[in-house]
Amino acid sequence: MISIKDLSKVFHTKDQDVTAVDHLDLNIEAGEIYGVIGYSGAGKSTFIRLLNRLENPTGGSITIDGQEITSLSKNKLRLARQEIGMIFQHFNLLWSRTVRDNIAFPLEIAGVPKEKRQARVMELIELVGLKGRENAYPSQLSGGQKQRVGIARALANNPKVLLCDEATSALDPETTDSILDLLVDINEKLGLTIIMITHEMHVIRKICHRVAVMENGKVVEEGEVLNVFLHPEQAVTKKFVDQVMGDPDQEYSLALIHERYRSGKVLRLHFVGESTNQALISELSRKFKLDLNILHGKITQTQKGAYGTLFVHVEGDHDEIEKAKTYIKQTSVEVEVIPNVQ
Ligand SMILES: Nc1ncnc2c1ncn2[C@@H]1O[C@H](COP(=O)(O)OP(=O)(O)OP(=O)(O)O)[C@@H](O)[C@H]1O
Repeated sequence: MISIKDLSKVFHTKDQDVTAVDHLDLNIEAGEIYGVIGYSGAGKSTFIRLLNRLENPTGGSITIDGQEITSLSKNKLRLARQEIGMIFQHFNLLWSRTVRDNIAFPLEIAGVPKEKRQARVMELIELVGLKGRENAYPSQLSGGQKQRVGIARALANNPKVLLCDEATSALDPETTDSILDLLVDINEKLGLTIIMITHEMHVIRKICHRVAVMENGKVVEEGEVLNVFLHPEQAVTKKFVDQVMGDPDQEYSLALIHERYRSGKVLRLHFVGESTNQALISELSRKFKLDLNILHGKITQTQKGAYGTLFVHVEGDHDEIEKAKTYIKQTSVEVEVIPNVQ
């Protein structure tokens, strides 16, 4: 659906050249919600603005749905942009226009006749849950409602792709979740491809199927969200995962575990995907002569299933513990014995 090859953007400023996007390659499938995460200055905003050519690249190519965006003339670009909706952190609404007229704006520009326009606007208002607020002005709306207007406006011309630039960063956590739910709903209903730029791992965890981690203009890590959560490779990715999960080793210090549990063993169980729903702990205590005690843990939900870590203290015969470990290894749960506990 979207193919990005060797994409670069260098800004020439008075003092220096800044490489905001550095030889970036990426492929995004039709219908997926693709997240791009990175700290401030990583190049995310520049990257997303290159996708609809709000910025022109210094090098490389972008192909969206078979059309090479990077080589389009101005006129053709205007048409191509109707296929690429965009929403912004600060909504970018027209303050002197009502909700209805904000949403109608891109339809006016596209030359859609008045009657068709009105019908389409009502459809969109229904879709984003703003029925009854058609005549309100942006200043009369909450942040979440403003973003709903932004989403409706971005969808007006039936785009194939929706670009979201920090779309929930100005919202409180509850409103963030309701907007993310709306985006998932739209993705499923319309089969829309969504690209999310964010610095919040919560956003990635909650709605994205795949994620790319950006640092210094480059993609340093990429993959399915669940896999990236489970096996983060780069230091920057680990930091983002800790944003959501905390670092279990740090939160429940291993030294403390060693001090408290001088007998038995402490197991660290990694749950991935479906297995998290199995009642593994109660199964273990039923099947083996063991006393099990959950010490600490955190399980979180991603679009492709749950994932998390549990620390469990196990008291019992050496052989029974070994049998239990073998049993766990036959499931999709990964097990590890915390060293130095006698
Ligand atoms: N118009 C510009 N002129 C010069 N430098 C720019 C311009 N736009 C961005 N940059 C520089 O490019 C780099 C990447 O910026 P960009 O805004 O894309 O990063 P970001 O990851 O989106 O961060 P933020 O979330 O803070 O916007 C930064 O060093 C920034 O200063």
